[in-house]
Amino acid sequence: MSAADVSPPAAEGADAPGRGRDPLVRMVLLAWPRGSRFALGVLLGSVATGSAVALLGIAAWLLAKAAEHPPITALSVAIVATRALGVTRGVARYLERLVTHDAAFRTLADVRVKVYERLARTEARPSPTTTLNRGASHRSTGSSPTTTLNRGASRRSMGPLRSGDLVSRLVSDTESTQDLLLRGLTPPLVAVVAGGVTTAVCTALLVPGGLVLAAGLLLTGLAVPLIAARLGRAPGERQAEARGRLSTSLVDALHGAPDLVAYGAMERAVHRVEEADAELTRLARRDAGLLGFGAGATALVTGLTVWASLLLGVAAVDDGSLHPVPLAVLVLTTLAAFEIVQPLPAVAARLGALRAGGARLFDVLDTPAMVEPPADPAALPDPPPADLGVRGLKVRYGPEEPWALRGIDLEVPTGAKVAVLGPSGAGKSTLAEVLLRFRDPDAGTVELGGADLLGYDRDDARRAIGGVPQDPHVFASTLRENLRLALPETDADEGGDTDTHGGDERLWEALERTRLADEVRAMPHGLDTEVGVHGTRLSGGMRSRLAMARAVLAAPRILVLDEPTAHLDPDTRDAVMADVLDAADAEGFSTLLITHDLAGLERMDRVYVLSEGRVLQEGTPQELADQEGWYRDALRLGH
Ligand SMILES: Nc1ncnc2c1ncn2[C@@H]1O[C@H](COP(=O)(O)OP(=O)(O)OP(=O)(O)O)[C@@H](O)[C@H]1O
Repeated sequence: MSAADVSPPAAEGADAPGRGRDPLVRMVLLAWPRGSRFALGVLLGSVATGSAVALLGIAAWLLAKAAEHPPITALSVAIVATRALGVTRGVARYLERLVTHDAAFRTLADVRVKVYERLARTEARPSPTTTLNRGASHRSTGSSPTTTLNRGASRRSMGPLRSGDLVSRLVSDTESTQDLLLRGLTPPLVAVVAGGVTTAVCTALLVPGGLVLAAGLLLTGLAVPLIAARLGRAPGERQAEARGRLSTSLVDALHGAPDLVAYGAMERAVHRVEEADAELTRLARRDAGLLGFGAGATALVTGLTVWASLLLGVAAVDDGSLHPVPLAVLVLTTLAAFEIVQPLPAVAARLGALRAGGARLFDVLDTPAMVEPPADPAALPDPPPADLGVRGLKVRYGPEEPWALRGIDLEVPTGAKVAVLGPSGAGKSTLAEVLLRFRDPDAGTVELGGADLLGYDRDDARRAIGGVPQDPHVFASTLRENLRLALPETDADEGGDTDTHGGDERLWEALERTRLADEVRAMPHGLDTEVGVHGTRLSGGMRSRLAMARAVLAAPRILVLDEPTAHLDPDTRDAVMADVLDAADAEGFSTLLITHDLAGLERMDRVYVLSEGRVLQEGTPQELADQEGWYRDALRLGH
C-alpha cells in the first residue's frame, strides 16, 4: 500500500467548537451550554449597575428638592426609593457574581476535563526530544518530563511540549476562558444595557446633556478600550508564551537538577529561568502601564463630560429650559454613569493575553487524538482471546514524518511466546504502543481473536492485551498503591489496604514472580514504603520489576513487555524472565517480548527481527541462529 492509500491519522476532535475562528470567539462558544446563566448574569448586572446610577440620581434629586423645603410627604417616595435601590444594588450585585462565577467555573471545569481528556488521548510516551536543548535531540531516558502533542496536522505550530508548558496550558491558559467570560463578556453587555438606559434618562432631562454623556460613554467604553486592546495585543500575546517558558524552564531545572549539577550546567538553567522571569516582569509592567492609561483616560473623559454637562445644564437653567432640581440629577447621574464603563479599558488591555491563552488552549483541544474510541464498540468475549494477528501495520508520527512501521505482519498464537528484536529505531516500541492502544495505526490491522482490535473499547482491549511500556510510570505513592492500580476496581476495593482481607496476597505473589518480594520484605515499611516522585527512591531495576509486577497483576491474556529488563543485571534479568514465562505457561497467557537483548531467547516460540520499520527476519530462535543475517551477527557480537 502506498502512502497515498493511507487514511488520516485520527479524526478531528469535537471538543473545540468554531475551528478557524478567533480564539476569543471560540472561548465564548465554549460557554454556549451555560448561555442562559450568563444571560441571567447580564440582567442582574444591569439591575445592580442601574440601581447604583439611579441611587445617585435620586439622591441628587432628593438633596436638591430638600433645599426647596417641600413638605416631607413630597420626599417620602424618593427616600424609600433610595433605600430600596441601596438594597437592590447589593443584592443584585451579589446574585450577579454568584450566577456568572458559577457559570464561568462550570465552563472552566468542562474545559479542564476536555483538555485533560485530549492530553490523555494524545500522549503515549515521552518524546525523543531532549529537555535540555543542548544541541541534537536524543531519546530521553526514564521518566522524562517531556511530552509531545499535535504530532498530526498542527504539529509544526506547537512542536514538542514539556511538562512545565503543559501545566501552564492546563492552568493559566485554561483560566483565560474564565477571565474572558467574567470580565470580557458580562461587563460590556451590562455596559450596553445600563449605559443605554442612563443615556436615555439624561437625554429626557436635557437633550444636549444626554448627547454629551453618550459621547463620553462611547469614548471611555469604546475608543479607550479599543486603543488599550491595540496597544496590549502584542505584549499580551507574548505574555502567555513567556508564562509557558517560565514554567518550562522552572520544571526543567527542578526535574533535571541532578544532571544539571553533574554537567555544571545549573547556572545556565537558572539563567534561563531568570530570563523568562525578567521577560514576564517586563510584560507585566507594560500591562500595568496600559491599565494606568485606561484608568487615567477614563478619569479625564469623566471629568470633562461632567463639566460639559454642568455647563450645558447651567446654561439651560439660565434660559429657563431646565429646572435647577433636574440639573443636579443630570450632573450626578452623568458622574455615576461612568461607573458602568470603568472596567472596560482594563479588560480590553488584557484581550491580547486572553486571545494568546485561548490560542494555546485550542492548540491542545484541536490536536488530533492518537486513539479514537470506536463509535459502536464490540463486546469483548469472556474470557478474552489470547491470540493476535498484525497485518500490514503502518504507523508514522505525523503526516510529514518518515514511517516508523512500514507494513508489519506478525502472529502471536494463543499461549505463544514471541520476541520482537531489532536495532534502535527499528519501530519495536511503536509496535508496542499500537498493541497497548496508545496509538491508532495509520494503515493495516491488528486482530484480537480474529476481530479488529480497534473495534473494542480501549479499556476492554487492555483487559486482553496489557503489559509494560518502555517508560512505565511509577506513581509518587506507596508500593502497595502502585501495585493495586493494576487490579480491577472491585478486587482493589475488596483487597482493602491491610492483609486482613487477603488483598495483599496477590500483590506478594506478583512481587515474587518479579523477584522483588525479598527486597520489599526487607524494607522497614514493606508494601507501605513510599517510592518518591517517579519512583526515585527505588533503584532503576526495582522500578522495572515493580512495573512488571503490576503488569502480571493485571493478568491480561496477552502480555506485551517492552524492554522490561533493561535496568537489571544479567542474573536477575534471566531469573525474572524465567518466572514470567513460567507464569505464562501456568496461566496460559501469550507473551510478546520486545528487547534488544538476545540472551535467554531459547524459550521463545518465534522471533521477529525488525529493521527500519519492516520485518527483516522471522523464525524460531534456532532457525534464525542457523541463517545468515542480523540475528546471527548479533549473537556473534554477544548482544
Ligand atoms: N514521539 C515520536 N515522534 C516522532 N518520531 C518518533 C517518536 N517516537 C519514535 N519515533 C521514531 O519512530 C521510529 C521508531 O521508533 P521506536 O521507538 O519505535 O524504535 P525502537 O525500535 O523501539 O527503538 P529503541 O530500541 O531505541 O527503543 C524512530 O525513527 C523514531 O525516531
